[in-house]
Amino acid sequence: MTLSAPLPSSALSGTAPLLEVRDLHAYYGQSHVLHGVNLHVNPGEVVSLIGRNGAGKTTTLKSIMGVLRSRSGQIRFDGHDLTRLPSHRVAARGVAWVPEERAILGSLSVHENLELPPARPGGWSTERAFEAFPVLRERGHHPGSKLSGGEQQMLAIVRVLRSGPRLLLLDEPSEGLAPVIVQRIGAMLQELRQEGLSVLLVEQNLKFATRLADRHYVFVDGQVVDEVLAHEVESRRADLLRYLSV
Ligand SMILES: Nc1ncnc2c1ncn2[C@@H]1O[C@H](COP(=O)(O)OP(=O)(O)OP(=O)(O)O)[C@@H](O)[C@H]1O
Repeated sequence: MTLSAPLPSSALSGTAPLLEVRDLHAYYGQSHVLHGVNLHVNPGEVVSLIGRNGAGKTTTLKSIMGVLRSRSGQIRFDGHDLTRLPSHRVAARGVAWVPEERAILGSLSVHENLELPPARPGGWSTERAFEAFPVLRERGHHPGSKLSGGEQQMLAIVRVLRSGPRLLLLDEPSEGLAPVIVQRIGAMLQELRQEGLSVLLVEQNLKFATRLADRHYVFVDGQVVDEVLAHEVESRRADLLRYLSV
């Protein structure tokens, strides 16, 4: 293996990363927006991508998921090369994506959203979803489009958990939500982490990201320019705020 970028911390600790992204470049038509992104997620880790609007965080998630196919570099997941796979095959390997726009079926009820298609073996059942978010049980017969933003986010997350993923890609899960809902979603992600799920999270809400994540990658202009560990957040808060300020 040739390594032009610094060795990831996982290589130093001897843990094989679950996800490893090397020298990722991505394009929208002629527009080159990711310029050699390197990052990794270890098994059971929650990792955040932070940075200003337009820095390339969402594009990184889309590239990993195979939704954006115009990309080069290497994306390895659980020892398999995902780089050239379409999104449905990335999903079949155990990666799930909750986009910023919360992909739920607006005309179908909460129940139908949780039952179509049926959960895979090892994935979350409807009952489990209702235990995690009892409000979804109360709203069971309401169409997805009539739910509040927080309820839609909960539904979007539990919908993708029905496939039993090992890595969850979450794009701005706290955006536009009331603090109490943000707290509930954070608590659920903590529970999922304890069960061994890994999470790669794009987040503008620094408070939410720093409460949850083990590590943070800072994006500037389509590149990772810094990595901040959870225990460094306090001492590096001024740097983090500077990276995020406009
Ligand atoms: N569909 C698209 N077509 C063309 N350019 C795009 C498209 N989506 C994003 N871009 C551009 O790619 C760059 C990276 O955008 P991206 O959405 O990945 O940033 P981000 O860090 O997630 O920020 P945000 O929070 O604003 O989504 C930006 O310059 C953006 O304008």
